[in-house]
Amino acid sequence: MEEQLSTKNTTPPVSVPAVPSHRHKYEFFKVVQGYLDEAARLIEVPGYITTILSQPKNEIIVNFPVRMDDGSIRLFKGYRIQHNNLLGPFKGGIRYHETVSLDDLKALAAMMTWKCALMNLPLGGGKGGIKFNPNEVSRAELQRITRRFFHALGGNIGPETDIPAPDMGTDAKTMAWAMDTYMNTVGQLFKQAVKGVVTGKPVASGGTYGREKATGQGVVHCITEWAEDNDVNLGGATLLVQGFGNVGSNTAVLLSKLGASTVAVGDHTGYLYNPEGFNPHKLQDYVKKNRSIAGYPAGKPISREEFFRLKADIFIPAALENQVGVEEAGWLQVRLVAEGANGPCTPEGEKILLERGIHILPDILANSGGVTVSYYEWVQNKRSETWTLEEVDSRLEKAMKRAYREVTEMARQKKCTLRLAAYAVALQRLAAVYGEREIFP
Ligand SMILES: NC(=O)C1=CN([C@@H]2O[C@H](COP(=O)(O)OP(=O)(O)OC[C@H]3O[C@@H](n4cnc5c(N)ncnc54)[C@H](O)[C@@H]3O)[C@@H](O)[C@H]2O)C=CC1
Ligand SMILES: O=C(O)CCC(=O)C(=O)O
Repeated sequence: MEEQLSTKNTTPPVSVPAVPSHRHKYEFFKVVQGYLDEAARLIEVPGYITTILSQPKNEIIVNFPVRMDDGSIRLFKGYRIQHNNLLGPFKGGIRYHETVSLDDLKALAAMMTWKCALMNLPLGGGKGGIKFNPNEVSRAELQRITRRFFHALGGNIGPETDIPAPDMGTDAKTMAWAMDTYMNTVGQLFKQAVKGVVTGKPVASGGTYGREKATGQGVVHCITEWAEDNDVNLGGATLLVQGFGNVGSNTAVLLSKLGASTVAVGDHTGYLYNPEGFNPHKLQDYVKKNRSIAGYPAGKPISREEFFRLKADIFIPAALENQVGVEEAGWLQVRLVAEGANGPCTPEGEKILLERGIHILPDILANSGGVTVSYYEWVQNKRSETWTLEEVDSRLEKAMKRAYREVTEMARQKKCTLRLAAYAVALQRLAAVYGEREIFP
């Protein structure tokens, strides 16, 4: 196993570019809207619905000052995009990353609207974030940035208004600081303890069992269903995992329990290969301690291109959007791309993958386990209940399998890709509600 590998990893702990430098600027929001328009044509929804959904309801931008450890004051720009709340309060994660932009967050917020509708949750879509590199600040600075951000957002969020959660660069601890800040500002005005203002909290602070692994668990349920449909045995299957944070590491750990083996991993510091298979538990612990895979001894450093060219059964993108363009789609030698990340395949990349017979489990289906368990957390907070891990797991499994079946059935009926089918199922739900409300009689 991996311990026998003696290759010393010499990857320096510096950031690698998210995509090759020759790649054109990626207009993520346009791409996501393109999928919606195609799905709307497929199921023939009235034009006013796509008009409403073509822009977010609210785009909140806050600039806020934070004192850094060296005494200087740095100004940060934070966003909260509230895309749609037809089905319920805006819902979606908070991203801390140096690439955060208004356009990307609009795309990610819209995707939350489709994701919640697809999963039949009484929630809408939102997303927020701050453009900075969380790996370059101290823990104390991270806490001050988070508290200042949530103070600035003030009453724009709330348990019945807009409910943030973790996304890239944020975690349960971030949500504990966010909840505490909200309780001591807005909550204080109403004398209310408002745990449900955020989800993905630590369990002791009102979080739910099962949220931390929920997104990975949902990815695994989808892969299991796909494997059954396609006569693939996951025992002995090989995996490439890009991004070894919450989603990537939990997916790898859970798939290892089914006998699958992670042979290559990558993150913002570089890529590692181990033909014998990594021990995903050990690598997960290492990343939690060291904030990256850099320096992990049981793997050979390889380039980004070498990573994408490796032969394996399943590729799990679990980092950023725009990772599988035309080039990477030509390089990949896998049977399945299971999108743990939001938007990892470009439309051009997707076309090539499908032409080459590579299947894709689309993001709004594959990674919807996270928001689904966030919904369970919110319900528990509302009812002052604590569900067992078994109860959360069993509800999630049923929800993921139902969604997978609905999407594959729609794809069969409409003879379309799974991505368009997922958008179509979501849009059908939203269109039904707009129709019932007769807002434009
Ligand atoms: N956390 C959640 O519950 C959910 C997350 N997602 C999506 O999954 C993806 C990953 O999110 P998390 O695991 O939560 O984030 P995370 O912050 O826990 O991990 C992110 C991983 O991506 C890597 N990464 C960052 N920049 C990179 C680059 N340039 N090249 C290669 N790797 C890079 C990081 O090093 C890290 O390993 C994001 O697209 C997020 O929107 C989707 C649904 C829910
Ligand atoms: O759990 C949530 O509310 C948000 C998860 C999220 O940001 C996502 O699905 O992309």
